[in-house]
Amino acid sequence: MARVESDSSSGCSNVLSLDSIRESLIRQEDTIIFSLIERAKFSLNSPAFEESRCLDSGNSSSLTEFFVREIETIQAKVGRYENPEENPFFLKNIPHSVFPTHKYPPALHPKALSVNINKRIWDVYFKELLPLFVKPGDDGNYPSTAASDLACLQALSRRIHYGKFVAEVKFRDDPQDYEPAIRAQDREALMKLLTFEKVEEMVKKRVQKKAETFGQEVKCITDSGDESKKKYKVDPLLVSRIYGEWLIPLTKLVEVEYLLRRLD
Ligand SMILES: C=C(O[C@@H]1C=C(C(=O)O)C=C[C@H]1O)C(=O)O
Repeated sequence: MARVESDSSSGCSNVLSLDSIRESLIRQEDTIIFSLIERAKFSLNSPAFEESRCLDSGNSSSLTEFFVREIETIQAKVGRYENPEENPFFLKNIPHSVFPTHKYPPALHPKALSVNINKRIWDVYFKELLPLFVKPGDDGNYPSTAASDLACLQALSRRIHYGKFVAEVKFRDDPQDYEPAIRAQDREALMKLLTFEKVEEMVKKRVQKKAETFGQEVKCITDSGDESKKKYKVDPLLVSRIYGEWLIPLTKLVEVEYLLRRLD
């Protein structure tokens, strides 16, 4: 997490800077790309997330949904959701941790920190993203597939909800610019204020390069072969597109949703 410093006078804390938050987003790119590479080992395996085959008659979840619900409950019991970076997909009433928890310094505005767009992320991931980067088909390996899906979903959700921290820092850096748009609840003006196109272009280029590096076939003998024939575990251009068309827009959506509540 980006380092947070306490400011005892306001009872809140100062998230250090946009730079430290961007650094965290850069590190999260590695996690996201590796999780996509891991998921690409398996076929689409759509019955795991589309069909309810639960043998417990009172439960109509898909295998993947059941798995995520159960794991989230266990993770809550060891304090995962005490961390303001983590947002559950299903838990409405988060079970208390059964262990002493770390006290994270309050970095976000209390009335805005509950922004959670995981339902949207779930739909986007299974309906739009997954079919783009995994091979079609069904190899029956649903438990491993569900575990890989959870790793992707949590990495994507963390990145997208990091928009709350980004928005908080941007607001604190320029309250005089943001306050009128927040009072007017003007989404468009907020979107304009928080957008940095140059940064977005850099992010897209960097993740393409990372996907080339992390997903290349590594050989012991270097062939002087044709670059255009290089094979990657996940298409680097697709990773860049996933960022440009989904991850960045959803992060900005979280930023806007957070800011709309920032003066409540
Ligand atoms: C996250 C930020 O806010 C916006 C979203 C970006 C992203 O999701 O990568 C990049 C630039 C901004 O348009 C940021 O400024 O770093």
